[in-house]
Amino acid sequence: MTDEIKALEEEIAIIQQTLQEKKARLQQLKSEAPPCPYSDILSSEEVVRYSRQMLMPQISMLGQVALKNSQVLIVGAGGLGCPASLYLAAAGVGDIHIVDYDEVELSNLHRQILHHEGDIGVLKVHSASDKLRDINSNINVVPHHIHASSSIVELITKHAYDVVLDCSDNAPTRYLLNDICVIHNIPLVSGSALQMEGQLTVYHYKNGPCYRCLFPTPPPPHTVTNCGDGGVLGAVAGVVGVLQALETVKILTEMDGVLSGRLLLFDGSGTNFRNVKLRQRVAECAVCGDNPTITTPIDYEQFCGSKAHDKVVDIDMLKDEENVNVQKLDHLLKEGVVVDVRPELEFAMCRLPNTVNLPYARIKTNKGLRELKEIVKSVKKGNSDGIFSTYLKEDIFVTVYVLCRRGNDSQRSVKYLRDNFPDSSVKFDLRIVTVSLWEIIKIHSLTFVFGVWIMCKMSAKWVWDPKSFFTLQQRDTPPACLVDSSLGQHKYVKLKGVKFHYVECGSRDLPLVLLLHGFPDCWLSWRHQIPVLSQHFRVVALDLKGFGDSDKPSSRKTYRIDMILEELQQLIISLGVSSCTVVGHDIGGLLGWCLAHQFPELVDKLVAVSCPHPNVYRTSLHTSSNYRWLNFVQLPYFPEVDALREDVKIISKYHKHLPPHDTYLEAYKYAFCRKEDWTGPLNYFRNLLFIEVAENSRTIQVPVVLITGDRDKFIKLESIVKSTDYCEKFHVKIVDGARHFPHQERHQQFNEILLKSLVKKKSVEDGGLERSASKGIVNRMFGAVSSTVKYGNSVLDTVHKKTNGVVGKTWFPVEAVIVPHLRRAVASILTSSSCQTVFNGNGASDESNVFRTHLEDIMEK
Ligand SMILES: Nc1ncnc2c1ncn2[C@@H]1O[C@H](COP(=O)(O)OP(=O)(O)OP(=O)(O)O)[C@@H](O)[C@H]1O
Ligand SMILES: [Zn+2]
Repeated sequence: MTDEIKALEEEIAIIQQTLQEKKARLQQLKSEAPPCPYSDILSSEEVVRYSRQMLMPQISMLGQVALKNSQVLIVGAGGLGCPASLYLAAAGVGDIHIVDYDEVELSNLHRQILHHEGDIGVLKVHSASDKLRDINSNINVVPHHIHASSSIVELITKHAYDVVLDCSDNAPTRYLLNDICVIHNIPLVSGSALQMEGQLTVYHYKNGPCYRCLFPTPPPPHTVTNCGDGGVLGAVAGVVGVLQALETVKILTEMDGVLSGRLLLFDGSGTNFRNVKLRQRVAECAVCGDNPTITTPIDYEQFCGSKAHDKVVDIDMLKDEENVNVQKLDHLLKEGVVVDVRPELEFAMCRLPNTVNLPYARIKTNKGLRELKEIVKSVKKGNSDGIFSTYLKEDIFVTVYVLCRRGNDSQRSVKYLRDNFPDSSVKFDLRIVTVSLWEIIKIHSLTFVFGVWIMCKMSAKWVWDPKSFFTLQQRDTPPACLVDSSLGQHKYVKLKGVKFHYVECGSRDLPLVLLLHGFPDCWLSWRHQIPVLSQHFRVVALDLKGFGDSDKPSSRKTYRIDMILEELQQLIISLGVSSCTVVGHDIGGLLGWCLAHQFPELVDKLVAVSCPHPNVYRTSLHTSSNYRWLNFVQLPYFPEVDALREDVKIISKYHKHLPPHDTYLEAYKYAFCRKEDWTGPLNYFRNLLFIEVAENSRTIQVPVVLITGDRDKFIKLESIVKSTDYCEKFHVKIVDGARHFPHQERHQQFNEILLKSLVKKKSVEDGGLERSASKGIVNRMFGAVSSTVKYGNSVLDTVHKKTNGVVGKTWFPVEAVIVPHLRRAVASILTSSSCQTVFNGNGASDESNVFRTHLEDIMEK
């Protein structure tokens, strides 16, 4: 059977060869024939053939003659070039030249409709020309098997092309065609298609902009996705190619309405067509400007930093010896952990046995490392006889091998993991690190100085006024508000031997909001929020370990951040959910930040109240009004005693917003009336000072809302703004007239902000941009500033400039800061809805933010 197949294939190849030769001869004879003196007049066969389009007043006899006398150049006989040339040939464009360097492959056939099964391996230009001639033998089709580089100049100089169609798929070719067309004054019809989307425009037509007017610099090469990687639906490329033919016919017949100075965006998933107005020709443009600097073609591959084809270039990031050979792979597939980093779709198409899929794109997210860890765990669990089976028990590193289609993404994955998690070879969870020994020494030496000083003050008071010093009222029964069920059900849960107390309210079917109080406080901190939040959420207000009715171990070690975070993780899981919104005040906020870094999959959204990011908190400590006290509490025993003096005066000091004999003040005093009530809370300060989030840890991807009072003397606004460096999406909200407890002091205003952030999802999840509430944005301090870290920094810079660096000490006019950003924000909403890719090539759409931002700029305001 195989012999017969082989024989038939050979026979067909010979026949095809003969056919090619005969066709070429025919073409040669035709082209050598003296030109018809009536070439601008149509034969009667042509009149019948084109009658249906000639009946249109826009075409008529004149238009058809114009088409017949036209010469067009189509660069690329692929997904766009095929449909475009097909319609141009059928419409009777007299001279069609096709340029392509490539051969037909099986994976081209679903969209490159001029190439058939028998054409595999044949040059695309020949396959396409043959079909075009079959469709219309009246026209002249000329194949050019060349790679369009600077050599194409010769072609363009030799022929008088009326229009050039850019049906290529890479940036260097786009710039090349643009420059040549401008230099030779030819309109350029440019299209692109990727996945379900397409784009189209006409450059350099009747004083319209050229490609360089819009994109003076090329996109970073790594941001360009091509069809070979991203995929494309044949019909989508077809839509764009056919539209390219339409624009060409319009130009050739001098119709109105040519798509110049406009960009057509086609979204196949919703079948939407949108036109975006582009900016006009730029007088400073390097090629079409008033004083052009580019007058002959340049080296476009060098200019773009990429090749003028979309064939995948093998990258070489790792050493050869780091590659695994087939024998080793065979062994690994039986014994090791082999992760396939190709996209899920490719993995579904075919895979090796015993491999697990974790796409490179996911490895790069902040959940990547965690997912990898899970994979390692699950693989090892199911492989208990394997040589690695004991590793996990001892928590030792397991070697993970990665593989992909071409060896590029696997190298990138390895490099990414090594660069971003240099210590992951030892342990996976290294996001939260402790600070250096020097820091510890520094804090402890200051502890000694401040400790002695405050103890002197204490003893002086004790000596002079022993009575007031030791007054501590007897508090035997807890105030009702602390124990009754008016705010919710009191519940207990025991995790890893520690009992936690919490108050729960709201339906269990609703999404969970976990409330973490600050210092010195307890679950009651959220008394004004629980009733409001529980209408929309299941609310759990926790007593942190060491506080209120939760267990109060005395050892400082039990308050280590990793332990606390793990307990919080357990708590969330024990509540029967996989993730929740975390709202944290003060130290509760610090825990919330750490939780979002350490267990990002657990946190849907973080609201940090009166609490900067832990790293900012640490660096701003020395300017904090609490600095001495923070040092003092590093001492053992004395801070606990000090806290009790003058009938727990410290409570009134912190809760200044409560009147002297307020029930809640009494409740707090009850909760903190024994020495052991202070050990736990103070231990947080004994440990939290020494934690820092590793700088190589990724920014927080979940939306973060930062709420702060404008009169908070512990937290400066500057710290809050700096904290935004650690978030991808954030929202900063200021509560007017509030100090350190905005949720209690101005609870109505606070609740409004909180509900708006949590219930009206749009506002934060869209990147912190409120579409309609522009008045609110402008009038509020930083409301809805930005969605990106870069943005946040630029806001800070602007703020610094506008206020001469006095942020945090005084207020400043906000409108000036917000308005320019707002315009860009609106533009980004506009572009993100249907223009996710930016015009850059057939299958070479660029998804980088740089370009997207650029698109905002080029759109006419
Ligand atoms: N500088 C150039 N000179 C000549 N032909 C080019 C040039 N740049 C691109 N092309 C051609 O343009 C066509 C673009 O086609 P398309 O993007 O549909 O896919 P492809 O490259 O054929 O296939 P795939 O991306 O699936 O491998 C290709 O046939 C390619 O050979
Ligand atoms: Zn230009």
